[in-house]
Amino acid sequence: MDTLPQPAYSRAPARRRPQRGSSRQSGPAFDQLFGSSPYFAFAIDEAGKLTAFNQHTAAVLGPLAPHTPASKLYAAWVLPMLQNEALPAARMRGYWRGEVELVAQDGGSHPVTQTIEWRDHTFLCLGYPLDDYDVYESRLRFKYLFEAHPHPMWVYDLETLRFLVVNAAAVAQYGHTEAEFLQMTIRDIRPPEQQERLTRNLAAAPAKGAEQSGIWTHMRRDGSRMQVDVSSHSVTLSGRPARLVFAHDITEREQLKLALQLRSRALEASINAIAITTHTSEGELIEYANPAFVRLFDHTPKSVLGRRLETLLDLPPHDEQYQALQAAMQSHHEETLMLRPRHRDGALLWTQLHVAPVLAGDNAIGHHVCVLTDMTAIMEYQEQLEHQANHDALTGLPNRVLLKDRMAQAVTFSQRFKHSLWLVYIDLDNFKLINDHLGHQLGDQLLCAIANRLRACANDGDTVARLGGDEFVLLLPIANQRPMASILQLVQEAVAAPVAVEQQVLTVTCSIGISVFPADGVDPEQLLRHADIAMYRAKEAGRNQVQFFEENMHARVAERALIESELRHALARDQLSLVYQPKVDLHSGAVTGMEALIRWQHPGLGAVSPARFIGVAEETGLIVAIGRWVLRTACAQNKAWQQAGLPPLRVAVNLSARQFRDRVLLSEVRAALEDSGLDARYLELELTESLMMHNVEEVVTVIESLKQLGVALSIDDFGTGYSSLAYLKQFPVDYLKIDQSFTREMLTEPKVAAIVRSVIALGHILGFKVIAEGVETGEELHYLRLHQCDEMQGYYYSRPLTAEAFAAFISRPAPAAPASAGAARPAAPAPAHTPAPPPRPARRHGPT
Ligand SMILES: Nc1nc2c(ncn2[C@@H]2O[C@H](COP(=O)(O)OP(=O)(O)OP(=O)(O)O)[C@@H](O)[C@H]2O)c(=O)[nH]1
Repeated sequence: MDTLPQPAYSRAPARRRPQRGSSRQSGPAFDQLFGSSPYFAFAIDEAGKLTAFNQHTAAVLGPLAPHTPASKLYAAWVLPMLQNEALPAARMRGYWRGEVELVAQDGGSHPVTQTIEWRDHTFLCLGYPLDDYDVYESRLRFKYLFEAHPHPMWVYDLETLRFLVVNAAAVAQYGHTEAEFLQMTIRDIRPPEQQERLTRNLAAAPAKGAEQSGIWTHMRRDGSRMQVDVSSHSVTLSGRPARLVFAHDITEREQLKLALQLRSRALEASINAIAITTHTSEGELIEYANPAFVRLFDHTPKSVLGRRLETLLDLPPHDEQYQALQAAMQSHHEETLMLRPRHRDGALLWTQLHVAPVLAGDNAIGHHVCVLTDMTAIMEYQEQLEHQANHDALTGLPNRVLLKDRMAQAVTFSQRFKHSLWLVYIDLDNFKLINDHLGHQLGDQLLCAIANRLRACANDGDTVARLGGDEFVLLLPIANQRPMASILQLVQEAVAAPVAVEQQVLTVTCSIGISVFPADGVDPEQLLRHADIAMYRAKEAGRNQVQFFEENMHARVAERALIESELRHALARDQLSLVYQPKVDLHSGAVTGMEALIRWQHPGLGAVSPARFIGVAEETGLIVAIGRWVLRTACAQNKAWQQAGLPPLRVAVNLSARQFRDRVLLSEVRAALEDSGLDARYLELELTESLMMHNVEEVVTVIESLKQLGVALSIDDFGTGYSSLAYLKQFPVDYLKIDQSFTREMLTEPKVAAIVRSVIALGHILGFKVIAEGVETGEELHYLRLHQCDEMQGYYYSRPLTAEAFAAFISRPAPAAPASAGAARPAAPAPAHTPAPPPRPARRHGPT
């Protein structure tokens, strides 16, 4: 029994007869029943405050005030029992009975048998004093209670701090045996950092009986630590001042608290909008919203709480999304949906809503955790990417990808409803010139202006696309069209109308090719290819035209493909050769030089005219290798003639635009001269007028470098391009060459004659010699000589000759100069060999 804590009973007033009198703070019923009872009677409310007490209670324990905490009436050891056992049992079952120790304010102890009844939200407590046997029994019960208490309890000596008694729970939780405990002081279960606090706490130990509590860190025998909620109360044990301690291990609770705090922090810090809603019959009421949720809609925390989620998201009722949200909220499973809620400023957002139901005990949905991820930026970026993938960046028109898609749809539709479908392929004419002359930026502006106009020509359901470069396509389902002719006219006018960009007014025409579904093709690829072929035909036919696809166009395409594939082998198979056409001084009649012209003799195709293959060579880039061969062959031939004793003459070689822009041109010309041993002054390079007018500064640099080599230069086809006088005077060239189209018409067209005269005069003013090509009659020769043209070239004098024929031709004695107007021809010997005259092709420049 010694080891039992000994409540400091003061039995003196125990059997004192209670005085009669009415209780304070009691209702009439309480007074009536207990007012004069000789036992302790008092009532406690749910908050643990005294609401009524009878006279006996006041006389023995008092003086008491209303609302005194009920805990003041009890000894410390009783309180946990009351808290954990007595009151909950009374509340649940309506009644509890047990022995407790009441404490008077003078410190006197009053063990009683107490009953507690739960009535009308009040604990009604009645206490009957114990006799000695009762006290003994009570001690036994206390011992039992102490020992069997699930939480650690001990009593320590206030002076020595030694443990005087410990219960089984303390032994179990701290790991020390009971014997070990009794050798230890309470300092031994404190970690070093809490010793000072313990000292302070002991110094401030309250007066006898008063309770102390706090959260402490205790150490177990193995050194591990635990958080304990300690409450202690002064007691007297075996006559010595001691403290009864309850230590409630709250490590887990603290860890839980910490985990909760962490989770709460995670919620607060999450960049995803999270809301917890209460599931009610009136909708999902927002019970919690994290800062990201509030930010997402730009609300204030207060304005969000208690609102219906459906209202806050501002989804249109009866809308699909609204229905989907409702369904998700009724589901017992997690659901994810894409919603378009509205921001407070009215903007529509893209959000992904993940809803997780929280089930209550009865398996009914109690709450929802709603996580909203703002997808607006991602979706907008995706839309932007999709737009970029399907639209042309410059004009914003659908691009080839989207056009193909639309064509596929249109073909399917037209097939089903037996409609036709027009594909109008538009390519601007000579757009390269605009880029080259005025710059890419202006070219871009022109493309945009034309794109807008084409857009304006289209009806709903039509597609206007840009394929790239200066190529546009109109896809016209016939069902929604006006007469086709009027549309085509509209398109041509739209393109050709002047466009003002940066204080310049530009005009451009276009070539149009058309294919029609189903006549010209049944799939998008075929229709597009056929419209392209028709457009190409329109270009060939002189541009600014409309061409419908025709079956025979295929033949032209096939021929082009054949020429291309055969041309690739022509050099290696030695099928190319040069012929030479003499140039004659119009005054002396002397041969001044010759133009090297290319010929292709194919074993299957026969003689292929330059008109058939030079364009292909230019487009495929084969012209570079062919041009190099022409240059080297002409130089070598000229040198061979000179070595054979023929009078030295200048051989003229045509340079294509592609060759001219080739960075290796200079070194190739130098190599051709060095390898052949030809003196540079016996080589002349012919450049086209249009080639020279692009990137003039670069052209001047190249021409100057060529001049430094010592070669002569001439501007070919003069009058057919767009010469600028300002530029012309910068070019250090030797000849202007009047195009044969002018020579041919100068005697019949007074305007052409005027041009010819002007070119001659202009050339002379600028210090150039002027040579006319394509001279076929004596009248032409006479006219040219009359107007001081310097040289001529043409059938009248000689057709192009093979190398051998040319050598023979030139070896003959020199003719006398043609003397008079109308002279039949210069007195030159007739060529020994005159090859068949070539067809007169539309001139394409290259080494022809
Ligand atoms: N300004 C600009 N030019 C472009 C763009 N894309 C391509 N081009 C140019 O457009 C020109 C298209 O030339 P082509 O159609 O081959 O030739 P063209 O000069 O129009 O001659 P034809 O079509 O034969 O009448 C080339 O010079 C390209 O460099 C662009 O986005 N902006």
